[in-house]
Amino acid sequence: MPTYRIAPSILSADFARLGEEVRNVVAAGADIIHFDVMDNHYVPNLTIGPLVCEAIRPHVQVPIDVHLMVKPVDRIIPDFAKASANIITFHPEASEHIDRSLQLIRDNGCRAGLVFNPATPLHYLDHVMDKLDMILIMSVNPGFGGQSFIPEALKKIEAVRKRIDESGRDIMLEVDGGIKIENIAAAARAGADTFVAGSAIFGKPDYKAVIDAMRAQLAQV
Ligand SMILES: O=C(CO)[C@@H](O)[C@H](O)COP(=O)(O)O
Repeated sequence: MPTYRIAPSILSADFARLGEEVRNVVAAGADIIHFDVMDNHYVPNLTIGPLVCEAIRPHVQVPIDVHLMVKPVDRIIPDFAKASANIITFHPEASEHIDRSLQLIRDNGCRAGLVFNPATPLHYLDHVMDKLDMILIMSVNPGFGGQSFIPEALKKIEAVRKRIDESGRDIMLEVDGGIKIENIAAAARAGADTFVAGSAIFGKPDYKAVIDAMRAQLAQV
């Protein structure tokens, strides 16, 4: 069985109690904290920045996975690295120089990844596989939590899984958007190994019950 990771998106957490929320979700079994950064420019929403990343760091030991929905990307990368991010991903169409942005993330001591919106073609992977530690497939259009999973994303996950296997590299394949207990196994069967879930976890009173139910689904894949 592949190593499966559950990455709750704090976009759906109670921001007024964020430290407690991240502690609780890690205690409930989260492997990664997914941290959504939106700039009201690349996406029509505005969320949180490096200061909040730094503030939650003392509360959790697990990796913090920063998903940059910002344009441009480069000038904020060192700030998130200093704020103790472990993984930083960005959208290829938001960077002028994709190879340079990936290298900048690694030079700042973080693992690097690219994010693909539902309509973003995979050709952006062509010349940078050796610089990737994560590929994130969006199964909703970015900007908001609580949207419905777009089934077409499964084909894209399959195509990326093939590319990763052919590359022989150890690259995490993450899926994000509308992931629930009911569809997590389908995403895993398509080839995903890391699952972002916001409203499915933070929208319920018992985080452990949801994460356990997701793991039970994954155990049957
Ligand atoms: O990046 C995003 C949205 O842009 C996601 O991380 C969402 O926050 C996931 O939320 P759910 O779809 O799981 O509620």
